[in-house]
Amino acid sequence: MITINEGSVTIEVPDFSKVSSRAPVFYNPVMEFNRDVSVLAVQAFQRILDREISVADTFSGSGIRAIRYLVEVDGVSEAAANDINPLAVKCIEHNSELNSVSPLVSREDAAIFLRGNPGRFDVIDVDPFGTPAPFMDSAAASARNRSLLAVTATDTSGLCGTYIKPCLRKYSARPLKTEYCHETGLRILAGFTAMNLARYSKGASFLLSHSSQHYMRIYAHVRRGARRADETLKNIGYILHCFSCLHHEDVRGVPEDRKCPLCGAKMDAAGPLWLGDLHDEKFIGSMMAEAKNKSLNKSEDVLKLLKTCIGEVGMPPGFYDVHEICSKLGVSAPPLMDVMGGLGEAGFRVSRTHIRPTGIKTDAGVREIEEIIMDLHGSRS
Ligand SMILES: C[S@@+](CC[C@H](N)C(=O)[O-])C[C@H]1O[C@@H](n2cnc3c(N)ncnc32)[C@H](O)[C@@H]1O
Ligand SMILES: [Zn+2]
Repeated sequence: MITINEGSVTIEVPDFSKVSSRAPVFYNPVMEFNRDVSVLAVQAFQRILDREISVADTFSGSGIRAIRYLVEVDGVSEAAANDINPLAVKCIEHNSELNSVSPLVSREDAAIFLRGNPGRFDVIDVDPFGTPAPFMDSAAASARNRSLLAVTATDTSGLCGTYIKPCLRKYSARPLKTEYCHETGLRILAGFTAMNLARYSKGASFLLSHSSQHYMRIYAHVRRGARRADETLKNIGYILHCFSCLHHEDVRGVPEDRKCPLCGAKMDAAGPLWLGDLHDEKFIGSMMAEAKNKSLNKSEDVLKLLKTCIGEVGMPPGFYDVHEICSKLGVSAPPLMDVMGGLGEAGFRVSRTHIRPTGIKTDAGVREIEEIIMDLHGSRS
C-alpha cells in the first residue's frame, strides 16, 4: 500500500508502478491540484446555499474526493462515493475508516447511480477516465435545482482539435486547432453540458472553468426552468477563425459560410460551444477567501489560477498569442506587459488568460494588436 497525504486527509491505495487506468485502484497525484480547486468550489457553493449539503462523488476511485469533501468542507453532511470497480469500493471503505467518515458507498455504473438518485444531491462531481460525454445525460437528468455540477474531461486531444472525429462523436461539436484551442475545448465542454441540461428544462451558468495540465474542468450552477434553459441556450454559438491573418470572431446561432472581413480568406468554424462567461467573479472571490481557512498543498498555484480567471470575466471568447502574431510579422516579441499597456492606453479592454502565458484577451482586433507591436518596435529602435 502507498500512503498519501492530501489536504487534511490521509489515504492508502494499492501499490502502482505508474498512473494508469489499469492500476488496481486509480489514484493520480497530479490531480491533487484539481481536487484542491474542487474543495474550494464546493465550500464556496455551500456558502451560497447556506445550509447542510449533500455531495455525490460518482467516479470515486480511492474515495479521495468524497472523503476530502466530508473532512475539509464545512456544512457537508452527506457524501456518496460510487465506483464500478469492486477493488475501488473496498479501498473507499478502508479510507473512510482511516479518516473516521462514513460516505454512502456504492458500486454501480455512474449513469445508473445518477438515474437512481434524481434530485438528491446539491453537488454532483463527474470525474471519469477520458470523456464525461456518455454520462452527461444522466448527470443532467439527476441535477437538482440550485445545484453544482462539476465535470472533468481528460480527452483533450479531441476537445482541442488534434483529432476532430472523436470530438464530433462525443460532443457533436467541431473543434479547431488554433492557438486558443484549449479555450475552445473548454467552451465545447461547457456548451455540451448546457445543452444536456436544457433537454431537461434546466439552465446553467458557469462559476469556474479551467484547462490545466492534461484536463479540463467546469463548474456549472444548475437552475430549473424552461425559460432559464432557453436563456442559457442563447449563449451557444460558434467561433470563426481565419488561419491566414489570425482574425477571429464569434457568432450566436448557426454560422453561414463566411469570408474573413480583414483578409478575405475563408474562415473555419468551431462549435457549437459556449460563448458566455466561463467564470463568476463573486464565486471565485469567495473561493479565494476560503483558501485562507484550508490547508491545501497546492494553495499558491490554485490562487494564481483563480486570480487569472477573475481577470478573464467579461472578456470576449478566444485570445491572441502575441508570439504567434510577432512571428507572422517577422519581428521579435516585445514584453507582454508592454503590449497590454499599449492596448489599455488605446482604450481597449485587455487581460491575460490562464491558458497560455503568451496569450492576451482583448476586444481589440488582430490589426490593432499588430499596430501596437510595430509601434513598440519603432519606439525601441
Ligand atoms: C479518473 S478515476 C477517478 C479518480 C477520482 N475521482 C480521484 O479524484 O482520484 C475514474 C474512476 O471511474 C471508475 N469507473 C470507470 N467506469 C465507470 C462507470 N461506468 N461508472 C462508475 N465508475 C466507473 C474507475 O474504476 C475509476 O476509479
Ligand atoms: Zn483573415
